Amino acid sequence: MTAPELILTPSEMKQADRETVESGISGIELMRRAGHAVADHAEKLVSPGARIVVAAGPGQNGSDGFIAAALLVGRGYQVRLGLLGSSDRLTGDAAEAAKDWTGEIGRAEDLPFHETDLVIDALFGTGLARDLEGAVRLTVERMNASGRPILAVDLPSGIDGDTGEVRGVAVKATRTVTFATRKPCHLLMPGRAYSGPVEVADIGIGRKILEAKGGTLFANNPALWNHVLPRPGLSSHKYERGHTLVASGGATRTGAARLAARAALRIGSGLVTVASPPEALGVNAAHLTAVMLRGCDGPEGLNTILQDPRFNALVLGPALGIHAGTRAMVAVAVHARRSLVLDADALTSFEGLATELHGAFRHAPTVLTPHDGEFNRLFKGHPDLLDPASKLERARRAAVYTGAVLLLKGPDTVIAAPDGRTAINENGTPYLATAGSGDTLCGLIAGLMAQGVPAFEAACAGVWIHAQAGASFGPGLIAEDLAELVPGVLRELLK
Ligand SMILES: NC(=O)C1=CN([C@@H]2O[C@H](COP(=O)(O)OP(=O)(O)OC[C@H]3O[C@@H](n4cnc5c(N)ncnc54)[C@H](OP(=O)(O)O)[C@@H]3O)[C@@H](O)[C@H]2O)[C@@H](O)CC1
Ligand SMILES: Nc1ncnc2c1ncn2[C@@H]1O[C@H](COP(=O)(O)OP(=O)(O)O)[C@@H](O)[C@H]1O
Ligand SMILES: [K+]
Repeated sequence: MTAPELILTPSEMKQADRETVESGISGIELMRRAGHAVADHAEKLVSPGARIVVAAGPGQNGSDGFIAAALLVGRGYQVRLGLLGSSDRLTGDAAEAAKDWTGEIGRAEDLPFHETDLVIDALFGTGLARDLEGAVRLTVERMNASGRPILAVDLPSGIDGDTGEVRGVAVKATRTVTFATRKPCHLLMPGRAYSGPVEVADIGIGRKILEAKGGTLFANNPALWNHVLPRPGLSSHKYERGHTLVASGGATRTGAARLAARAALRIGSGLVTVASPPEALGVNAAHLTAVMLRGCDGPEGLNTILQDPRFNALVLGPALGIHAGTRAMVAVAVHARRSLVLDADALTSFEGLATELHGAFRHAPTVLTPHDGEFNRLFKGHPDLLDPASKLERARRAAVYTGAVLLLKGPDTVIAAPDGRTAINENGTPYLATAGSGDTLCGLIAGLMAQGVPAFEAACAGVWIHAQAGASFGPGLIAEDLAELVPGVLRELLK
């Protein structure tokens, strides 16, 4: 079985680095391995003897650049190196690494970015401490304007390693070579776009150390959850595959629930029922076949249906209406302790009332699926949840606050569990930004929970499968297509 891909934050990586040094590999040796990896990757991007310029910063990111530059000269390339600031300021391992380079040390701002075959960006990595200004800013702007291929060392300079945000200005890299694990900025937007394809070089920091220092943040891919995907046995019957209930909106707002219901059925929920207000029964009945239908008059109606313990997963929110009645339905669902997915109107109905959800979901598997707008509305008046610059941090804090798995949607959907486990998704496509796409996602997650998949894994798998389905279709995608694409994705996963 492939191990899940660990993502370490810059500070976790610093600790892993320290521990590795304590275990006997020196800091300079780690740097040399990093420099080697940079040189090897640079070679793949140019022809023999090509011109390469290396822009080196004052810290260890720059040291990786010095070491790579020296190696590339040895391999026959025409290398020019420019340093940010004075070489007298280099200390410790950085000064040691700079000794490898015996050529001229120019100024980074004077490098001929326009007249080279490759730029190596070794200005700043995980030690970026503030916005880029003055000469550094101009250097990065000139580098970007050159139109030449840029290989970023560890991460594109100017990108914040934790958040993926641009600190003033940032290098737009063609590729990035990073060390030991990817960092959050390689998966979070806009850092992901600035990084280009990212290669991870093994510099000898062991998995055990990485797990001990990190171990809670993952790239969302099948290695994280494929082992818990439902695989029906020969003698399975439909009641063992769960029964998902999806609440419908009123007569003119029924489509969202049907999208979610169909997705739940496609992902394998044995039975799926739409719970419809009496006035919408006709329109729902006209459009449902394998999905079943029941009348449900508000919170009391829902309470009656949930007396039947076989309804084991529930979707509330899509087109349900923003009002106290929706809040009351959420209260019924929470009280019934069923697996629960809350989206859209079920979240927005609590605008400014998030304190009512404090710890509310601790007792049953629950997934909240806001996009940024819904998240901001829901947690209005909670700066501790809204203010962190990092999307990871916002999602993590909201998960702890509510006791639910918090899935913060977008091109870089973050899935955070109250126990700290967090995943970042990256296999989506902008074609998923289409009406009803989020409703389908709710159905996938609830359908997995109905089959017994734990909330965090169900949310991660739902997001990945949803994105994979969308990406496999591409242009012209509409929400109705998504559920129909799920079987193809499942076939690959369950091979
Ligand atoms: N295990 C690993 O992962 C390994 C990692 N390795 C490498 O180490 C790198 C991390 O090195 P690092 O800690 O020295 O930080 P780095 O990114 O070079 O920057 C710090 C320097 O930049 C400066 N500075 C900061 N912001 C600035 C600004 N806006 N504008 C101007 N200056 C600014 C700051 O100056 P100061 O704030 O002190 O004034 C300081 O001098 C990592 O990315 C990887 O490449 C490998 O070598 C080995 C194994
Ligand atoms: N640029 C993008 N790249 C990848 N996925 C995206 C992008 N924009 C939106 N998505 C995904 O599309 C879905 C949209 O959901 P949502 O905003 O709730 O739509 P709706 O309310 O119309 O159903 C989410 O799963 C989101 O992560
Ligand atoms: K860099």
